[in-house]
Amino acid sequence: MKRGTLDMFVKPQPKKPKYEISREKSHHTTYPFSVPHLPAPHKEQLGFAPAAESKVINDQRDLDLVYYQPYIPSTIQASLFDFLRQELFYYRVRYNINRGGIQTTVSTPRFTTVFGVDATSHFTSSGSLIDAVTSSPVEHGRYQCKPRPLPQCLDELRKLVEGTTNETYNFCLVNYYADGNDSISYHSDDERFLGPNPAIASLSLGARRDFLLKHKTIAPSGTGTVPEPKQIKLPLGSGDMVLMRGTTQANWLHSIPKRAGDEAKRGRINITFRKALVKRGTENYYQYNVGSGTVYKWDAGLGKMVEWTAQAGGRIQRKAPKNLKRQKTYKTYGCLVGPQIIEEDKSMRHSWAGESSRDLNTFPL
Ligand SMILES: O=C(O)CCC(=O)C(=O)O
Ligand SMILES: [Fe+2]
Repeated sequence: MKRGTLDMFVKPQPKKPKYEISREKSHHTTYPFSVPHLPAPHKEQLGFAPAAESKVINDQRDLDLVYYQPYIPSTIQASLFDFLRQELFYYRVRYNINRGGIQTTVSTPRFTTVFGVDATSHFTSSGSLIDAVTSSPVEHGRYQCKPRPLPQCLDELRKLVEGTTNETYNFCLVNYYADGNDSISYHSDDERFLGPNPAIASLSLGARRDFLLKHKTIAPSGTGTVPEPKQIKLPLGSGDMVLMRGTTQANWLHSIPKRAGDEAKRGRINITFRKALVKRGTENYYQYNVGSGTVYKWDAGLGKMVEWTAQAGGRIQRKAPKNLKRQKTYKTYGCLVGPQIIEEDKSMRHSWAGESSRDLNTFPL
């Protein structure tokens, strides 16, 4: 038996990607590595989107959803998921807040990445930023963060979704939920930098996960005619798209709760397209979806996200995910305080950024 053949039984073999990698790539100075263009069959099959007729869900107070089940054709759902998980760079953002006088590290319970810039600026085709009004180069210091243009693969999806929804978008946020322990808690995307009644298009790929919606304020009962808004559960499957529009963000909260079981272990990608009007939106999105942290890339052989560094030309790997050591709890004013590493509740971002004053709902790790 040849040596190579024996190795095949001993070493874990990287799974062959279910797509042809394009030789053309999107490059930008802000990208840790370049991103291949959408494989030709994906581009061709996207021509058949939406793959199903949409259903409007507006039978409850202030709610206006358009649900495509699915939007992405079934022929490419799995390989588009594989492609985006494999070829994009992701982050596991942690940030510090002062919570009741205590410095607290907040940990985002999912992988994230973001591309785009608010409506005051544009990217040229060569990737430089110009002012949206004057077309002159954006002045040094307009942004603290480094905005990144959408790579071609996400820009193709943006154009497609714009055509379907009759809206325009300048941001693409990507979430990767590695397993059922990854989640996003109840929040609404109602930041002022999105303007009133923002339209947000949300695509799902990979594992089926429940998308829950509940009204922000429950109307006083016993008033008679108007029925109480009920909680909604959409079991989002691979390829589905939900457009949230109108007064939805102003009045409803949404979440992807944690889940037990094997389905969630397959991993899920969520892509949202939004339009930020002012530079505050750009700062906010990069702060919370890229941060200053480590780059992660999918390792097909290991079947998980691993830390990535340029020096290694690929990956470095740690024995276990870098868990911040939980700081010791201690006593202040005679009572026990802590732990001081908490899992993110998205409403924290708003209150910290001065965008909203909704209550915090935190989950100790
Ligand atoms: O993963 C999802 O379906 C929802 C993501 C979301 O609500 C967000 O990124 O604001
Ligand atoms: Fe959201």
